[in-house]
Amino acid sequence: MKLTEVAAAVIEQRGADGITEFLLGQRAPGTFYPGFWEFPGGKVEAGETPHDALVRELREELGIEVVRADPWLRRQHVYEHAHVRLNFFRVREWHGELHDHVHSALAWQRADGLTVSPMLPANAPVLAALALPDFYAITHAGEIGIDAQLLALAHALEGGLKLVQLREPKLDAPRRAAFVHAAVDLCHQYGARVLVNGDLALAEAAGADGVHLPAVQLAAQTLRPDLPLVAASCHSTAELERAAELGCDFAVFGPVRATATHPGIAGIGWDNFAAALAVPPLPTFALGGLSRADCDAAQRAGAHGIAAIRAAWEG
Ligand SMILES: Nc1nc2c([nH]c(=O)n2[C@H]2C[C@H](O)[C@@H](COP(=O)(O)OP(=O)(O)OP(=O)(O)O)O2)c(=O)[nH]1
Repeated sequence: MKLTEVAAAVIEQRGADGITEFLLGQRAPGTFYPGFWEFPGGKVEAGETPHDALVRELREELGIEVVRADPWLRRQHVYEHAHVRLNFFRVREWHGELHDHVHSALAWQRADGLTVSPMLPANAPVLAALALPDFYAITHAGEIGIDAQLLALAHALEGGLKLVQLREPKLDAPRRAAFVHAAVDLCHQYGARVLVNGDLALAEAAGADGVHLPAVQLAAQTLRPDLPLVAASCHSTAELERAAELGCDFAVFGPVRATATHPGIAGIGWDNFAAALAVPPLPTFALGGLSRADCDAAQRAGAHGIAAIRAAWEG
């Protein structure tokens, strides 16, 4: 079956209470999957890039002008009638008034609770990706000490941290296990999700939400570990593809800048980062000498958000 390229838009606005909402449209009668909800967009025409198609479709379908559309996520799906590759963009800035020409209805929705259904079958993982926060904090108790790390973790959770990786190569096995159990409990008290680096058995024993695979483990893994969240560390386009094939929920990619974690390794910079990601095959956090202030640059380059060790525990 021929591969059909599609551009799809996560069009965003701030809700009254400051929470980001995105727009869904209901497919009209007479189209395929009528009544199902989708992200506005459509097929990429000959000679267009996915970004060109996105700008054109939103102008034609909704009467709005795209100001900023960041590449975010690429997914393939095989329907009865077509094999589609969906190129999702986050439309973070746009202007004009919505005048819908193609859908039966439009609805502003939130990632933490959809009020419309059903969604097009290809879109369930996309909604899960939208529910990921834009900051992924990574622990280093092996450097600062277990007590100091648990204190910093509690402080960050108090401040709203929602996604954490416990990465402790420098702790011996008993101390690592003790730290992981304590940190998982703490994260869960605050409703944050927590992944354990490299150790599926420990992740399961401690009741963590997932496992984070270092690149060597990603290469060796033949099946997706059976936990709600699986993430992977990637350093090349091939590794990102591998992570997507394995069914990982998200990846981290870097280092963007030189970092104390990997002395002597130069950062790749935002241009190379953007070129490697293009529209990435899974949500990807930029990593390597970054702080929250870099989130905007990362998202313009195709990242879902930022991952950080040191910057996560400052202040
Ligand atoms: N726009 C959009 N299409 C999606 C989503 N999810 C999903 O599987 N698709 C699929 C459905 C279709 O097979 C394809 C989009 O094709 P379409 O028929 O809506 O495209 P189009 O607006 O260019 O319409 P046309 O040329 O057929 O008139 O992508 C989504 O969230 N948004």
